[in-house]
Amino acid sequence: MTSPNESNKDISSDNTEVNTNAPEKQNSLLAGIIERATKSGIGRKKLNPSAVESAVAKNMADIHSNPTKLRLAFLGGGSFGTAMANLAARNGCDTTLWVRNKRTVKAMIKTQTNKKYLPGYKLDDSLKYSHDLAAAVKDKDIVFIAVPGLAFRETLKNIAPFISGQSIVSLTKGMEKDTFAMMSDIIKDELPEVNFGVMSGPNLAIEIMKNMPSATVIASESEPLRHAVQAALHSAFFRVFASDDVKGVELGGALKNIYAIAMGMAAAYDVGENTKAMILTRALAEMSRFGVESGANPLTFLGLSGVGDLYATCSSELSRNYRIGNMLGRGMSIEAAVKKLGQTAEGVNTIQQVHEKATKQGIYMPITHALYAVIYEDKAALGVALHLMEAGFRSDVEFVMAHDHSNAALTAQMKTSSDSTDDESGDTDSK
Ligand SMILES: NC(=O)C1=CN([C@@H]2O[C@H](COP(=O)(O)OP(=O)(O)OC[C@H]3O[C@@H](n4cnc5c(N)ncnc54)[C@H](OP(=O)(O)O)[C@@H]3O)[C@@H](O)[C@H]2O)C=CC1
Ligand SMILES: O=C(CO)COP(=O)(O)O
Repeated sequence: MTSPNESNKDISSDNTEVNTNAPEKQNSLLAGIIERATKSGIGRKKLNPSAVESAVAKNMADIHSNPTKLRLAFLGGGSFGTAMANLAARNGCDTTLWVRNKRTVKAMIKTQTNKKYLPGYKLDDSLKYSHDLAAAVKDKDIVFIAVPGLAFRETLKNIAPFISGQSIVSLTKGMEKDTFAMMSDIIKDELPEVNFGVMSGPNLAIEIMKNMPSATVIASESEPLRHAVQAALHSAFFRVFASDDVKGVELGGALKNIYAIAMGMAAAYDVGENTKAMILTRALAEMSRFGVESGANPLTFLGLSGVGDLYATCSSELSRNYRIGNMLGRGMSIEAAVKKLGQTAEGVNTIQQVHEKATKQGIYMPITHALYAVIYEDKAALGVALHLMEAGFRSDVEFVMAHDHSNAALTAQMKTSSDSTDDESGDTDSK
């Protein structure tokens, strides 16, 4: 029997990954799927759902019975990259997890755990580890990227010389600093020729490690890539749904982090269930409004990557963004909270990016602006919350009934009458 450590032979003594794939296997499974999809016509725009389903079922059956496995690399040795690589390895894919720190790689090979980010969870025997980026990425079908948003462009630049036919899938839920770029924008900038997708959904890494049933969304314009990702990661514990709204899916994952911080902060103030429901639903209104301005389909925000992830992150202490908000609500500074967390909380940067972009473009994002005022302008949380509650009349779902002039007129009328009531009562505080 192979011992756990013997199965990680891709790291030689000089820490170079050994490619165990025979040259005759270079004709990748993904290429096979693309060819089959093209031949059977499932790449056409108008799809026949049952034909697609049976083609996918055949692809999936082939993947499970065919010894030629999908060859995958996961870049980023944090909690999510590790959890996803583990799922793929467990599904029988030839999977390498790339981690930037050489000593961490050695420790992972030895212990088959990710001691820093997922302590106590044993990883699959077949999972390989590497800190050699070129070797990890070369000859793979799909390269999944799970580094923090602030390191995404640098990571793409580093792998660019080794990318030939591989597809790229972003697992990152961030936004680039100062450029407002999403990960798909960065992929298009840095690797304009590649086939790419983004994956996002309510996927708290620890719950996935515990085999708690979960689901996610792979969004790509490439149908074969969507199928390949579904086949690679799908299991009895993890369902992978598909979408072709790349912008909508990745915005769902990035924007919900803002509201997870708001909800963590609200929890510190012991708010009631009505209040939580109000924040969550108005957050969804902001997300879909911002999404539409960015070219996304608002209906995508009703899916797993929108309302699904918003719910999971806004209601769980497993969410790092929620925990940041909770620490802020208990009086800690943002710097101290980030330091104490010691892990990625994308929302901290996303609030600043979205606040700035929404201000520039005139997109109505009151919760985001309020949170920005509390965190970065040192405004008192209760005063800001009260101001939010007094913010005039709006329609509930603006894609059903537009927020039109009558709302604005009514708001102005109410403001005038409340100002005159204040005058009559001799209230001079505001003068
Ligand atoms: N955790 C979760 O439940 C989920 C996370 N995500 C998203 O996945 C992305 C990664 O998050 P997650 O895995 O949780 O993060 P973690 O904080 O758990 O880990 C971050 C990882 O990225 C590495 N890293 C940091 N900077 C660089 C860099 N410049 N180059 C290469 N590697 C780097 C860190 O290495 P080191 O330890 O050496 O610093 C560490 O391995 C985020 O965008 C997050 O929103 C998505 C779904 C769920
Ligand atoms: O995105 C996540 C779950 O879907 C993880 O959320 P945090 O980054 O807040 O931990």
